[in-house]
Amino acid sequence: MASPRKLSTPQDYADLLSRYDTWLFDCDGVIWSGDEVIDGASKAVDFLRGHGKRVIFVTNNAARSRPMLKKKFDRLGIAATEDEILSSAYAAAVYLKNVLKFPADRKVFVMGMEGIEAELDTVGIQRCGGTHPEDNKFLPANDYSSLVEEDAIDPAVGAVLCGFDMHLNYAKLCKAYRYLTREGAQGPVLAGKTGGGCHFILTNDDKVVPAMGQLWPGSGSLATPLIDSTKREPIVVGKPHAPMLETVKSLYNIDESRSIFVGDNLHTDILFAQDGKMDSLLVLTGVTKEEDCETEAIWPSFIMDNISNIVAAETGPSRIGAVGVDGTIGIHASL
Ligand SMILES: O=C(O)[C@H](O)[C@H](O)COP(=O)(O)O
Ligand SMILES: [Mg+2]
Repeated sequence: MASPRKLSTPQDYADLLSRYDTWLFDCDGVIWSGDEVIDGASKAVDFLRGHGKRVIFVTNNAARSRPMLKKKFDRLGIAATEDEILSSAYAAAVYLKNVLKFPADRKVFVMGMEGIEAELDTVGIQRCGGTHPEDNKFLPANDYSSLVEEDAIDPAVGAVLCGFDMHLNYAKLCKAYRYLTREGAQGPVLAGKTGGGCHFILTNDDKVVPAMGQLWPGSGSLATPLIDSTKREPIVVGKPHAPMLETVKSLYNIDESRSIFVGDNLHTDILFAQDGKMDSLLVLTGVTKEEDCETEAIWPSFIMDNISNIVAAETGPSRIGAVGVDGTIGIHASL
């Protein structure tokens, strides 16, 4: 497998700039790390927009809804409109609504926070769990009694949706386990019925999440207790999986041959680009180190240290192709 081109000169950046019209950006590890903007990211986005490029943001992070993400972009000084932002929380809500045709009289039990709840509300899907105070209490040690009370389990639930959840607790896990393992749980989810089928969906399965310059357990790691205990394989929506790709393509109608995906994670962003038949640019400001490409045998099209390098395309010495005295085509530094 050809190793990816490490871009390092103004000409490299200029070539990249001229080659793609649509730039799709991952967020965590590319534009920001947790709540800290990555140096030069804002300038890079402005630079691309200034060159007439289309910019789209595609994040696996389900902690925030698109309106909440728009506020984060604004706060961090990154130019973005809400409809340029796609998160795994929104993609999961769209998937439930449009692909699974989730019945209006059924509910989703949320293992996550406000971002997922808000996006389910946006598409008109009923929900429970999540940040509901009743589901955010620690159980008394060795005491399951509250979990076997009449109203502990809602028979209208027809899906468990797991995402990034900083308020994960054993009670929520127990309820989700009940829904996913009840009789008929792997059967269809029907309107006008209760109990029976229950979808098992993850917004994304990232193992780690970058924040404050360090790595922390990500959504994929948080779902492991349910995957292991229920022995069920969830549908995963986020990058690199098909539901997120289908959502990107249906929402943004992109020309893959003129589009590039910029990400920091080989297993989500770069594989996502490959499955989407797009070129990819790995930046080294997030979870992946350059040597990981070799060990993981996942090869981006290009590698760059930081997305901010792209602005050098304009300001760096332009090189002039010239025919040398001996007739060879030479490259000469600008005069
Ligand atoms: O654990 C998570 O949710 C993810 O690691 C994280 O949020 C990834 O976000 P992205 O890099 O796709 O913007
Ligand atoms: Mg990332």
